[in-house]
Amino acid sequence: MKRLAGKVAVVTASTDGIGFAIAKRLAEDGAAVVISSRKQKNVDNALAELRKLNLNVHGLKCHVSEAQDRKQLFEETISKYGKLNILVSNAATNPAVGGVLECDEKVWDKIFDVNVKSSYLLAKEALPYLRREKGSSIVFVSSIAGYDAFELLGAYSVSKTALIGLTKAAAKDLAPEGIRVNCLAPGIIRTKFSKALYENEAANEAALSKIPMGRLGTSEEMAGVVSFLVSEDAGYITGESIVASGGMSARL
Ligand SMILES: NC(=O)c1ccc[n+]([C@@H]2O[C@H](COP(=O)([O-])OP(=O)(O)OC[C@H]3O[C@@H](n4cnc5c(N)ncnc54)[C@H](O)[C@@H]3O)[C@@H](O)[C@H]2O)c1
Repeated sequence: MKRLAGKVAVVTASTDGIGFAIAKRLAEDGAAVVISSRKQKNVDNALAELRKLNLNVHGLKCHVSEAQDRKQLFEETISKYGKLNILVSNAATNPAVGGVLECDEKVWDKIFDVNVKSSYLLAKEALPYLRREKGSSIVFVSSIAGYDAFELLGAYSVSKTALIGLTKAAAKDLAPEGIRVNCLAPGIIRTKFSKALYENEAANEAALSKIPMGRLGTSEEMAGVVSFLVSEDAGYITGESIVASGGMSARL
């Protein structure tokens, strides 16, 4: 039997990149998966691709900062699949580059709204459903930059540090109820998000020089970690952030 058979998962920002790979992997591992992103067209394309593989998926538009979109995300999950066992909060934004104290206040607010506040709200709003099921779990997607801020991603890095804290705090609160909360902290993964870090030779060389394994990570490798974290194989793991960075060092 597949290890996530009978489970229902919601993955945000899951029509591309790491989120798409997570949705695909959880579905391949037997879960019914609800995908979402800000644009209906992207949802439709991703659904078509996943359904071609005979995966059990549903999808809708969800801008994670919009209360009505989040409400609909969970209501549609319940009306389609009857329950929710797994939440993966993956959406993130980084509208500007620069050092943390150079960050414009509006940009700071946007980064914290999408990356941190929406993750907290998604978890809070998923809880009534997660509480109904045995062995439910939440995964937040942080970053290696949350451990050691990337100079040009100052505010973004701090938002990712906050997610490591959110993971620890929520895990403690929910442990007595048997709901696990963990975090994935990817290193540099080849997606649209990290394009600036590898699209030209100099940037690529600079990035690779920081990675002991000498290559960027793949979205599929990130998805494998998440699939483990939400499975019963990780049944005694909560409050942890798993760094998957090809050996880049991570210390808080
Ligand atoms: N690629 C990397 O090197 C890397 C490294 C560390 C962490 N991460 C994290 O991994 C996650 C996925 O990133 P990715 O690399 O796949 O890049 P990505 O750009 O494909 O993923 C980010 C997604 O979030 C979506 N998004 C942004 N604002 C949103 C909103 N308000 N509502 C809903 N969706 C929204 C974007 O449309 C995009 O699809 C992010 O949390 C990112 O911070 C990525």
